[in-house]
Amino acid sequence: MLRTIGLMSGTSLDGVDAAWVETDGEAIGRIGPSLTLPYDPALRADLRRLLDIASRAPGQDAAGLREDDPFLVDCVRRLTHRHVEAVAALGEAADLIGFHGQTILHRPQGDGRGGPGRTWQVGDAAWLARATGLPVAHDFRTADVAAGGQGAPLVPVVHAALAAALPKPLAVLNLGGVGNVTWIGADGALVAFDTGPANGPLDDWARRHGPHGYDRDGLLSAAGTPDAAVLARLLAHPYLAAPPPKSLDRLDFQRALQAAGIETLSAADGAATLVAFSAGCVAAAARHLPAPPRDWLVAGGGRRNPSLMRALAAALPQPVRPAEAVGWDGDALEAQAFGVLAARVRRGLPLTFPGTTGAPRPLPGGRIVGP
Ligand SMILES: Nc1ncnc2c1ncn2[C@@H]1O[C@H](COP(=O)(O)OP(=O)(O)OP(=O)(O)O)[C@@H](O)[C@H]1O
Ligand SMILES: CC(=O)N[C@H]1[C@@H]2OC[C@@H](O2)[C@@H](O)[C@@H]1O[C@H](C)C(=O)O
Repeated sequence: MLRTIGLMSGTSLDGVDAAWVETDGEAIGRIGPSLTLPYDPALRADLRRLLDIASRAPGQDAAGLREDDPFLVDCVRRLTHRHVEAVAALGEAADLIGFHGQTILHRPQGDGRGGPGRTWQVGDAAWLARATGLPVAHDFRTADVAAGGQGAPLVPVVHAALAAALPKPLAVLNLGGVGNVTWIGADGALVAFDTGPANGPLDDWARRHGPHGYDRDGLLSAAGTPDAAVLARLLAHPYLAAPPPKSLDRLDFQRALQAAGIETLSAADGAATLVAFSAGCVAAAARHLPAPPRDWLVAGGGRRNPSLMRALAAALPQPVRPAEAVGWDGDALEAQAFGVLAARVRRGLPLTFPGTTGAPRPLPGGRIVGP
């Protein structure tokens, strides 16, 4: 087994999650410590701006944002530095790092005008390798998109490994900026895709309407009532009815939210509507699963939002429980997964599958850069 450190900086732009895991890429051995190093507010704001710039570029692809753009280069430097700090703060000996990087654009199907698909994670893997003295696995999504896959989600194969002894069928739900579900059948079959927005639009809303950058403990949303008309328009979005495979960019629903009239609502009603929408996306996702799961296990920051957990429990007929109910760490799960995926890269094992990203066949991916 390898001693790995997984590093994930998700679509919520809240910081770097780091986790230590012993694994051969298939089995998971000892699970070590984990931590989150938050981004400082300036870096968070600049990364958010980078997302906007990348998605506003001409032709709706990233052609307008060059790799050597000084603003991008500066963000990458600060982002990578934070990852170096996260590895140092963890303070654990390791053999290999799995470095996801920050997604600034995700358009696996291209720009809709015949341009190539692209998924873009930024971060300087070579610098991270030099600074830590460890080999770094990175660029986990490109090979899948090049082969016609969605490039996301990647974590399902790790969910399946962790859930080996749990009753099936099982659904694992990650509620980050974007939501994603992994369905694991009794025979090990995997179906996984992005459900829709989870906390992303709610964070943006809370940042503009309250003192915190998120709907802390669900208090803002709990003070409001979902607006039935806005909610109905949002739930009619074609993404929800589309069959998997499918995946999302963090900003994919921005225009739909405007068009549905979210801006006409009060702070509390808008937050309540966004919570109801995120839960409604999961209920819509459930209709695409091959069979009803026995259980929903919820990981990611959204499980800390009581309004969202209540809305999910109301929207789904099966029990909805935080990942901790089966002994997992719902905050560290994605970072742990990138340690396991790094070991899979090292061994040339597939990362993506027809049932997860729509890859044409089980597909290896990722690259390793030495120190
Ligand atoms: N106490 C809380 N109350 C309400 N919401 C919370 C709380 N704690 C965390 N969150 C939500 O969880 C989000 C962070 O979730 P997480 O760290 O899982 O996202 P991520 O890993 O960045 O995203 P992704 O999985 O999409 O890549 C925050 O932005 C916030 O919306
Ligand atoms: C392109 C990208 O970064 N996608 C993320 C995002 O955040 C949640 C969801 O959308 C998921 O598809 C994916 O992350 C997890 C780690 C995954 O690939 O499994």
